[in-house]
Amino acid sequence: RPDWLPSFFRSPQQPPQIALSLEQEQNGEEIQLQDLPASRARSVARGESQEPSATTTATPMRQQQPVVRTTVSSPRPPPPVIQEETAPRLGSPSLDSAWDGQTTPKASAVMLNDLVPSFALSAPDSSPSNASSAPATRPKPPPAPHSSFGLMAPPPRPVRAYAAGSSTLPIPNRGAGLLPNRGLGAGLTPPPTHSSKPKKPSLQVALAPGHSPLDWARLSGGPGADLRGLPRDAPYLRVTPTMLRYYTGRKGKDAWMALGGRVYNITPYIAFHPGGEPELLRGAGRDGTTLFGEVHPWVNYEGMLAACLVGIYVTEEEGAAAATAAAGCSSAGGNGMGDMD
Ligand code: HEM
Repeated sequence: RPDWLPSFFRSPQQPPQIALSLEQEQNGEEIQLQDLPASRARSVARGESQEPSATTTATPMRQQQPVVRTTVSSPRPPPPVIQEETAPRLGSPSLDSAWDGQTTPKASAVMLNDLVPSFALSAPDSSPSNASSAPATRPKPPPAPHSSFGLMAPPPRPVRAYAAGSSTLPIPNRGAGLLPNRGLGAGLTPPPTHSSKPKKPSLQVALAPGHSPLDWARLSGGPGADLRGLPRDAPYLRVTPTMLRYYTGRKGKDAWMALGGRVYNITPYIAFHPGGEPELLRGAGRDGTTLFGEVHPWVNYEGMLAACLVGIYVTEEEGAAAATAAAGCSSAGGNGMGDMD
């Protein structure tokens, strides 16, 4: 560059390290360029240094086979050492053949002292092999509180809003934050809309002690349980609507109910019915299939009332025909009650 060029066109960097390194190179050592950008180091090695001092002293090791080993030192410890090569390393057997035609510099990590290159917060080793690349006078920083390679400190524990076992729940937004206090449940719950169905109030009644659903299951679930209110050896009956109407559960009579074509004596179940006695007796003395399905179609009445099965629900005609047939057989032992053979 001519001298008449303004000074700001010149490179601001001064090359004391370069001069020193080039002297070493003249002594047969490889060029060590410290604390210089890699691009500048490359140009110096090619003999294109922009500094007069470097130009006069720089001598490439081999013609067209410059070897530049640039050691980049980080201002903060530890300095990861990056070796940038524009040619195969010294001593490589394929030095000449591998370099032919290659212009792209290759960068690779170099391990010093057989250490795995890593980024740690501890001071670098000041052994002689490291002295050229690591500043030995740099003060050792204090160890990290959770010093481990690559590990970060764990996040802080969440602050407990209320003590474990306490019966009082925290009230959100109380006295803090920009949002108004909307009370409990205001967090992530969506606001109530007009499209949501209002919940039906439960019509269940309080059952007397010893009359829970579990008690009923115990009472009626045994293998030989018989809650029909009929003689033990009585057969299943054909029950007509006229017969059924008699058993209303009132005035001391039993309560029978037709459900799904079968007739059950629901009298023992009255005290166990979660909906209460009056509700249950609405279906007594008649076919309660529709009513039952309107209130609780999910209830398994067949299983719950198996011990209460009286017989099948038949029409008047079927019942009359059965009664006639039974009367014809009465001399042969029939009881004339419309029982099933
Ligand atoms: C057909 C006449 C009946 C009527 C009108 C009736 C009515 C009711 C009502 C109003 C409830 C309360 C529902 C609620 O929690 O809001 C109820 C519950 C219940 N009923 Fe009935 N009931 C009848 C027959 C029966 C029968 C024959 C059985 C037994 C096989 C039975 C078993 C139950 C059970 C297990 C519950 C509790 C249901 C639940 O918690 O989900 N009901 N009943």
